[in-house]
Amino acid sequence: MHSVSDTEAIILNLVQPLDHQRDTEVVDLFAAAGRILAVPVTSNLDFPHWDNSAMDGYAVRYTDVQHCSAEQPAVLEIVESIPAGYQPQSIIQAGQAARIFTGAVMPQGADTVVMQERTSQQENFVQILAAPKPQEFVRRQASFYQAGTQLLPAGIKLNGAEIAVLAAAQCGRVSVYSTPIVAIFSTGDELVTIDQPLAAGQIVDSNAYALAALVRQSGAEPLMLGIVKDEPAALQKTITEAIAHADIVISSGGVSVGDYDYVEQILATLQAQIHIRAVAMRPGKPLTVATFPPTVDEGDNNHRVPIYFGLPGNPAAVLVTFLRFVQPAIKKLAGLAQGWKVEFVKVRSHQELRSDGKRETYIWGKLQLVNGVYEFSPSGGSHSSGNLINLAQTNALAVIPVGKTLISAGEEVEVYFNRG
Ligand SMILES: Nc1nc2c(c(=O)[nH]1)N[C@H]1C(S)=C(S)[C@@H](COP(=O)(O)OP(=O)(O)OC[C@H]3O[C@@H](n4cnc5c(N)ncnc54)[C@H](O)[C@@H]3O)O[C@H]1N2
Ligand code: MOO
Ligand SMILES: [Mg+2]
Repeated sequence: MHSVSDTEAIILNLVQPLDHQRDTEVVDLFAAAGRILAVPVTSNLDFPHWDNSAMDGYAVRYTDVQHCSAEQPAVLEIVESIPAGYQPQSIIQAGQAARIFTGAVMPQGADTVVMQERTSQQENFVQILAAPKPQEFVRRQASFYQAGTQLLPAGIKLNGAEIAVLAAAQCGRVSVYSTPIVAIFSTGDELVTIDQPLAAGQIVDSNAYALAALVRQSGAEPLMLGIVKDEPAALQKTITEAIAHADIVISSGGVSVGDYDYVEQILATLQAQIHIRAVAMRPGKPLTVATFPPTVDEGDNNHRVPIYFGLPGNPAAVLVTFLRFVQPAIKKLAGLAQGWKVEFVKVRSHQELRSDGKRETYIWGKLQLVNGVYEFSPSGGSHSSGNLINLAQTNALAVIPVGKTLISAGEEVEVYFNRG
């Protein structure tokens, strides 16, 4: 049985990221949210593009106004008014100023902006009522970014801020990594689709829905392969189909020691290399991770060899093993340059938390702000890994390490905060 941290290391080591040349596509910037940038971006524009005003006020020469005050204002002649979007026409001389507005180009000769609240205008003269600091309220050309240097590196996720930067740099189309395909299927004779009446002993295949949602949230595209009966031939057919089409394959159920748990047997038949059979964690112990020998396939020489995750069937085990192991694998595969690993934060536990101390134990619950301090509260109700009801409305998993049986109320606990 592997430890959780060894399992994470083995899995991340198996993942080959998408290729930055072959596995990419060009998308319109409006469609780029959540995608991973495949090439570094450089701009030939400075930011700001030119010196400009940060305030509505007056562009002045600092030397003209450095000693002024309300009692002894500097009086300057206004030679021009410069709205945003216009090129100034004059050069400001000693004793002169230009009316200027936020974002407008600074006129030559002026080096400082005085905000209009510190001035008083009479016709085409302005009184400066307080001495500014040198260069105050001027946004200098290239002070935010210098043309020709790297604007954004490859391997970052494009969210609102990054997309705004690309828009400002006139990158209307960007090269991003292709979306990884994750095949999902469920195993079990007891499973029915959502629309079927439930006969005795039957339950809805909820894991498929959970996994499709989690895969999407992780930035990949689910490929739904349905429910597979607990029959070796059916399982072999579906696994064969899945590995031909996906970058990652996830099954749920059929990985324990029961008479109808066939996943490992079929993986062996398909000559898979099984890297993980069991993990010292709760829930999630019978997690199975495998890879397949490269096949000489028809024409598609570039097809990558997928990683197979046989998740345990219990709904809580599915959620925990997905978040702990599959999501980091998807992030690395998807081209993210860093930040694949699950990160834990230390918070106060609102209640006592218990474990048998033998396996790393994950307890689902909520991370909440209590008087400005984050606290973890476990879900009420049963923490059986078969209970999916109290997984709803949770946002965090608390971890009790091997060897520890109790975390007391008020004690510190490590928590994975799943912001969603
Ligand atoms: N003798 C032992 N029995 C079990 C062990 C063990 O070590 N020795 N481990 C237990 C643990 S821990 C887990 S977790 C489960 C894992 O079982 P499998 O992965 O083989 O999953 P199944 O037996 O097929 O199903 C388990 C449970 O989950 C329900 N299930 C399965 N698929 C779905 C689905 N798609 N949607 C909703 N629910 C699903 C299924 O009905 C079962 O109740 O094994 C323990 N047993
Ligand atoms: O993996 Mo199981 O869910 O520990 O009961
Ligand atoms: Mg079983």
